[in-house]
Amino acid sequence: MIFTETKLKGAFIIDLDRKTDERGFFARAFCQNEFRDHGLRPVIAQANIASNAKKGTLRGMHFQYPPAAESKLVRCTRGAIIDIIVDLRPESPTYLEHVSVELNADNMSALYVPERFAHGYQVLCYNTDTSYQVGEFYTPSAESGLRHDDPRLGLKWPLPVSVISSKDQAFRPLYEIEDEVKRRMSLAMAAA
Ligand SMILES: Cc1cn([C@H]2C[C@H](O)[C@@H](COP(=O)(O)OP(=O)(O)O[C@H]3O[C@@H](C)C(=O)[C@@H](O)[C@H]3O)O2)c(=O)[nH]c1=O
Repeated sequence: MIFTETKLKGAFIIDLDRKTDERGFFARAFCQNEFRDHGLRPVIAQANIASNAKKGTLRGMHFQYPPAAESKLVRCTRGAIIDIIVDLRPESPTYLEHVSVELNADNMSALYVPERFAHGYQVLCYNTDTSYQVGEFYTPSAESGLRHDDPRLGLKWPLPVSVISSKDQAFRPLYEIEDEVKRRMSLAMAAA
């Protein structure tokens, strides 16, 4: 696996190290040892699949608060997405900065999202599937989100939004929830 750290410390693009032969290729998609070697938590509590029928569909920007904060290893297995992550670690020099990456079924790249990040994506083609492993169990009481169109975040989505859930549309702007985000995402809360 080929690990490339993004400008957000601990967030990595992970590419396949393809061993090709006349049949095609073989590549590791996850390895506990390689994750540990790069300082990543090699824990998988859930493996999830999401299927999206329409181009322009947007899911995000989601996170769970500690102690249920999740790491995510996100891949696009059919079609293509723009995947965006936002650093919500209050002590981080890149707090509220984001990274945007195209993941598609041809590049088979994955994005490793550390804990205490918000995550979302927009679908670039019809019939696009994502597959992602999560380091913590789904905990509805700990889940929250940021608005995909929050002016404070300045996220650039490539397409008009065609489909978005009512839950995602109802997220409040950061200026209303930032005190809570900073308190509940603090290192002290993450370590507790
Ligand atoms: C995330 C999740 C949802 N669900 C249920 C709740 C609901 O009935 C249905 C759909 O849930 P959602 O609308 O939250 O699904 P979705 O909007 O696809 O949520 C996902 O979005 C991306 C961007 C992420 O980062 C993921 O971690 C996850 O939050 O599935 C589970 O049972 N387990 C899970 O782990």
